[in-house]
Amino acid sequence: MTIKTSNASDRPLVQVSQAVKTYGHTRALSGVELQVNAGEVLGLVGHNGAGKSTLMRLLSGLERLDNGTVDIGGMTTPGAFGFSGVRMAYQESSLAPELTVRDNIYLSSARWLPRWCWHKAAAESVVSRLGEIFPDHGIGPNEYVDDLPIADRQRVEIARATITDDLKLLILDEPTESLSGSAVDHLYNYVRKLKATGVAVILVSHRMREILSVSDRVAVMKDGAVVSIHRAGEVSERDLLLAMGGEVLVTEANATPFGPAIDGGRSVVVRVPMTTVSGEATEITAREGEVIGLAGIVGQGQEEVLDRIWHGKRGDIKVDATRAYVPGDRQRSGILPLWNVDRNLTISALSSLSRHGIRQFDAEELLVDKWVKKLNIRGGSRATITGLSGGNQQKVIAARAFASNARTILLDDPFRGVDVHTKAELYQLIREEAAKGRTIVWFSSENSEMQHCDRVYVLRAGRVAGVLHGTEITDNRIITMSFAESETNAA
Ligand SMILES: Nc1ncnc2c1ncn2[C@@H]1O[C@H](COP(=O)(O)OP(=O)(O)OP(=O)(O)O)[C@@H](O)[C@H]1O
Repeated sequence: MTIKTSNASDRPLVQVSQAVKTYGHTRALSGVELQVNAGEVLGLVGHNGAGKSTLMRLLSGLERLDNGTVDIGGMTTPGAFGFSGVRMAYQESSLAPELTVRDNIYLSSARWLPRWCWHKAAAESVVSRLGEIFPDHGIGPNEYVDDLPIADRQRVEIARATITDDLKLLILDEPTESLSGSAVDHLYNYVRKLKATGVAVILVSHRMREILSVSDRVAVMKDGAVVSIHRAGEVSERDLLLAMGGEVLVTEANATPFGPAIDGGRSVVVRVPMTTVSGEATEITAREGEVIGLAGIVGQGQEEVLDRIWHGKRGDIKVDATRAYVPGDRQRSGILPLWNVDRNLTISALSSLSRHGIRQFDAEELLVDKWVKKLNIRGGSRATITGLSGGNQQKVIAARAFASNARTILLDDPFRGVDVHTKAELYQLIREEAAKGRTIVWFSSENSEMQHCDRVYVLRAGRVAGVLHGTEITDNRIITMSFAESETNAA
């Protein structure tokens, strides 16, 4: 380990110069220049595969540079535990699923916990830190990580990263992709608190509004390099999107409009019996060619509705036709890690592409090429799926469903970590597929996404709190219905 010390107080805490990193033929970083100051929040944005996570893994000492230099607080080579004072909450949770929350904390933060009575110390530290960041968390230290919903795993991942005695730089890689409303606010309040104590924070996110609300400066990455740096107060979301590059510019004003009013004569292909919040019987229905949203705070029964539809004609549920499912939790139920992109993408379409039971390799290749191009999957069809960036993996999972011949597509918060430009293309794709007669049932934790639906059911405690149509579908209306105890506007 090489350690350089410096007394210069005006030196940046982090200085990255000419950083280059390649994986096989992929040049993930091609000469990155970046500085981060103590007590600063730096936002980092860029399209999927731009190199953000790779750069962050370098700063946390997980990866070594091929070329260039990194200097963090005078340290130029990471030691056995990475760079001193640098902690990272990872995009793909780093927690061991078979262990409890407490044991995970001990594994990660043992150096700062006593050796005796470590069970108690680890449990106390995580309960206290979770309480400090997310006051309403409700997570017990003895719960197994595998039993936690994705949002709670993310909370523990963030708390884990902050349990240390010498925090100088906290890296948050897409921390809010699975968190909802109040948890996001709580996290950013905590970030501001850290900043006030002189800790530097790097926040990687595709959510421009959040980035601008909490950062001092924003760095934009493109094709493995930092292409521009902006003062957060001097740029708009639009400026950042333009700096990231890409043809599609998305703002609320030009978001894809909801579809035309659906012909009541079209057949109902999904019918799920439900109860309203006031206890009356109701239904969630979807007709052929409709895009139906399931909204509300995360964990209010939206995934259970998707699960009931997925499992088909159980009890009194009606579901016509074939179905495909796009999970948002790609680590648990999305990617097939041993396979390349092409096999991950075609697996659901194989039988429809086969002729008399014989696989048609040409047709499979054409299908893969079409989707890799359409969704700009960086890495290409022959890459191993685990070698893709998180957002690109998520695109493959979405493409798998749309490439199948399923008539009903179930989306379970499917665009976590997908960049803004690709998201806009996916929204458009959803409308196009609906126009061809496919039915889409879509749960999203991002209320703004629900504006692309024809009709939205807002769920609370497993019940229908209200239904919104067309122009009624707004962030505010969804939030109001999610919380209002007396809302009776149910179907
Ligand atoms: N372990 C790896 N093996 C092979 N290629 C990799 C590996 N990790 C990253 N890459 C490649 O390096 C490039 C940059 O990936 P990286 O994960 O840094 O992007 P990102 O900007 O974080 O993207 P996202 O927004 O999707 O998370 C991508 O083309 C990716 O496929």
